[in-house]
Amino acid sequence: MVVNVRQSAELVCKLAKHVQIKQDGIKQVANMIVKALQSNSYSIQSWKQHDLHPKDMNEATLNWILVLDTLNFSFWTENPQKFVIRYKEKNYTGYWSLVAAINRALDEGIPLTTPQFYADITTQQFETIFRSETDTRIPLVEARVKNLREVGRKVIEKFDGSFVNCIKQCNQSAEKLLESITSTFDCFNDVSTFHDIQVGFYKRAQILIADIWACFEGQGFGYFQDIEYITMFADYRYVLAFMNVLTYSDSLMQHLKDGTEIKAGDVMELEIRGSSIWAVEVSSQIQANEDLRQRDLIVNSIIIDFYLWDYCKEYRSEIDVIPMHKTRTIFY
Ligand SMILES: Nc1nc2c(c(CN[C@H]3C=C[C@H](O)[C@@H]3O)cn2[C@@H]2O[C@H](COP(=O)(O)O)[C@@H](O)[C@H]2O)c(=O)[nH]1
Repeated sequence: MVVNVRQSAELVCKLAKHVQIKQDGIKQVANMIVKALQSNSYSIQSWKQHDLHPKDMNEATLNWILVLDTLNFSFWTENPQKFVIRYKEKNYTGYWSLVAAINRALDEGIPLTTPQFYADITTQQFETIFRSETDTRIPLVEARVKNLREVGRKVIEKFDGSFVNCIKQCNQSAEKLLESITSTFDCFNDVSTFHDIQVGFYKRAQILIADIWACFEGQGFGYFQDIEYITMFADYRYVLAFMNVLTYSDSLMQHLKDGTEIKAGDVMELEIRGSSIWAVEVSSQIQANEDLRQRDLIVNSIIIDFYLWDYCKEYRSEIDVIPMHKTRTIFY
């Protein structure tokens, strides 16, 4: 049974003690996004404009995106030395190190995106694929191998060896695909308990659907008649705090400044994740202004999230004044 993400986010926001939403910050973000969309500097096509993202809208790319989002979590390292992937004479860290490692493996003839391969991937094969330029390994190696094996085996068992069958069975409904992914693959089932109530954020399941939608530009395998069902992806995008959309309590801010780990499922973690989703939802409601609709510019929580993530990358040095929370988890 899938927990409704919006209801989870609204509930967390209502009961939150450590994180508050600021209306003026919401308006600022809304205006920023409207300007970016109106000037055509941001759109659904932005996903494919990243050098390392695949461009072909075919089944091989679907398989690529499934492996990407099976592993798309927790790149931050305890020590200052980062995990680095070198690919085509360039070094990559964070999310881009994952993308580079997948592309490098395929270039080296390793069928990393084929379920029959990664269903039985060994830790040693994984370590070779994700070998780093530094002495720092990618975090959570064992969990990543476990995720790949689970997803590979279930794609073989339940979808006749091909993820495209999972998508076809959902009849172009994002809600159904979210239900199918989170009920089939345990490693995507991102749920927690907040004041004894179950809440679901499903970050990687939602970004999996969003990456497919964006890469296929809302067509073919990427066509979903209810894509607005997908919310922003709840992780540690502290850009919302930087933009004064969210404010943190003194005790939470002290935690962040000390860099002390916040356990997955801790009330502070859930308040950051849930309030982030709700803030973007409120912002997207402002978005739906007439001008954008008349120019049929697509404005939904996915576009807002992607825009904020890319913005965060571009202005990382300024934004890092707000330390991100350190939660070690396979969910983001
Ligand atoms: N909320 C949200 N989280 C996102 C992304 C993406 C990449 N999306 C790309 C695809 C289309 C867009 O145009 C983006 O270019 C990665 N992440 C998360 O960030 C973390 C890695 O961070 P760092 O270590 O700093 O690279 C890690 O938890 C990862 O799961 C996003 O879009 N939204």
